[in-house]
Amino acid sequence: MSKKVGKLPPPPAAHEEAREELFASCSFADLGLHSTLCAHLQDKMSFQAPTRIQAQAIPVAISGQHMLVKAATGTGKTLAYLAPIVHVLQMREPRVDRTHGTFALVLVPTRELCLQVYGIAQQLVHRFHWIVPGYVMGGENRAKEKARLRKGISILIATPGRLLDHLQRTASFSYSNLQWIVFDEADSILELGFGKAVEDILEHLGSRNGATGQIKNKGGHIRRQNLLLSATLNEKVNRLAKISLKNPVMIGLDDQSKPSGKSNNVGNNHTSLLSDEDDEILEKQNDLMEHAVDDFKLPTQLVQRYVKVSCGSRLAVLLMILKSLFERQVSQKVVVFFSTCDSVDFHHTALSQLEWSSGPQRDMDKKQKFLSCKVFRLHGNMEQDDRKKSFLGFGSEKSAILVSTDIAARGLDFPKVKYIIQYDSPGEASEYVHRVGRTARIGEKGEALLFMQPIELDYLKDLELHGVSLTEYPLQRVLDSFPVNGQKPHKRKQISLDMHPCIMSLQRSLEGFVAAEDATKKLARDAFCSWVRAYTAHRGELKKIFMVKKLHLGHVARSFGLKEQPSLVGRSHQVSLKKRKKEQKRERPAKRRKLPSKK
Ligand SMILES: Nc1ncnc2c1ncn2[C@@H]1O[C@H](COP(=O)(O)OP(=O)(O)OP(=O)(O)O)[C@@H](O)[C@H]1O
Repeated sequence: MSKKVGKLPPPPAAHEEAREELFASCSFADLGLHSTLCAHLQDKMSFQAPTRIQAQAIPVAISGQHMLVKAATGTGKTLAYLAPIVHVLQMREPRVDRTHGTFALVLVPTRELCLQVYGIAQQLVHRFHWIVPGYVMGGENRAKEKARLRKGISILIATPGRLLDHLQRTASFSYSNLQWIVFDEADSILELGFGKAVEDILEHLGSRNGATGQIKNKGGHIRRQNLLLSATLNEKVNRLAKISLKNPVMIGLDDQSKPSGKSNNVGNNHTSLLSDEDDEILEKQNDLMEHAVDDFKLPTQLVQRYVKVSCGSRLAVLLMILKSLFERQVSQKVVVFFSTCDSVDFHHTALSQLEWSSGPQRDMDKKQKFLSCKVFRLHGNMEQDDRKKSFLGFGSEKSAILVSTDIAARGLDFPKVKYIIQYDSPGEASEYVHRVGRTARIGEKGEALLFMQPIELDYLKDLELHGVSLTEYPLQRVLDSFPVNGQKPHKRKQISLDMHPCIMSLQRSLEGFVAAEDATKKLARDAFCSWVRAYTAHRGELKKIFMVKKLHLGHVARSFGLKEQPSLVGRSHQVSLKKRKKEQKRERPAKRRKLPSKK
């Protein structure tokens, strides 16, 4: 007689498995953190247990050793360095006081990340009111920052350009007690051209080469501790590590590295960050980092797909996919990445203002917004106040779209983002990793979709080389489910994407929308020009995949709702180019400096 078998329990959901993998089986107290801080983490911040990376990094950071950490996005790296800093500072005798100046310096690549890390620092010092966090960053009022620095900031979060500015010009900025320098998103700081600024900062702070690890101040010697963290590392970080870390503990760089003190001497020659000088020690470290540079760890529960779209239909397809996402789930948070600021501006307008009628043609006067959710935008050419509003606004919404440049790709922790769309390809595989890392954080579910033109599909092979593999998105099915001109969807024959009734109808609406207002037309033209420029700017091997000469510029124009291809050499284009250069000069003095000659 066959035995009746009870229903098998369902397999654990991917994100539950991911959570198990993410968290350590110890408590914060086991890591040596002060009981008041542990209670605060648990009761006020709802952090029940440390993540594995925190469990590895916190004891090392408390022990005073230099540290290099590589861990997947959304695994809690911020707490991994801030908690030990707060822990050590609250124990300090005599008690930390504003007049003591800055003890910890956290360098971050973007203003938004600066605000975010500052927010977390504020929460962590809640029970230790004598520890004062603060920030300085581009776009803020220098005089007010000077006043705050004069009063004293114990934990200072900063973007490199503005920090260097204060080091050079704010005499009352006291850092003689400086104990920690943290590079959060270390590779990005260098990629953004802050390499020279970072060297100058280390020079000012007397912290090049990890020096002796001892800095003399009035009260005696202070042990300096430098910490470098990112989800991706590159050769430049290797060099930064070489000049700023002494015997660092490597965490997450290879599976054998343990926090118990396996350390790798990184050397202490006075060497330029950008020099090619090699030595035995650097070679050893290179060996260790080679694996770390090439292979990226992504959250295991993240669903990654690509959608193959011909150039001219890209925008119509984007709109369709967004609509289907919000229909599938009313409460959605989506980030869409674009390659340029102008492109963000244009798409922000199109996504938030495009109207259409899903009824029969004669009902065109009963138009509604195509997407009814809020749309925020974020890029580096926005006024600082608008930038802040977007960052905070999108963070606090339950359901919204954020259209952004790569400025949102690094470190930003918007709650409940479920979907990432890379409308323009990210270029370097490391940028892919950071963009998709805005979802599926701390074990949550998340999906990512990469737009690819048929001519660009080799990019998928490039990603595979870094251990990233994507499956295809069922676009035809999504399009076939849409009613067009009030007609219910029915099984349609397989036709080319550009000829799909749904795409054709939406493309007509888009072209009408762009043509209706001169201002919109200008936005579309500027976006087109900047997009083509960005396409030509791909570097190295990627130039062979993203070849501008393979593009049909008429089709590119179509993807901006333009019926005709605008000139790429127009006056307005030249003016905006000049304006942008001027702004960049003001913002990033480091980038225009001449690099030191290679030895
Ligand atoms: N131990 C913990 N338990 C629960 N949540 C946590 C814990 N530690 C951090 N978090 C939360 O996890 C999220 C991600 O943290 P964080 O931004 O520090 O990640 P990250 O590793 O720095 O990511 P990225 O590489 O993208 O910068 C945040 O919302 C944070 O509040």
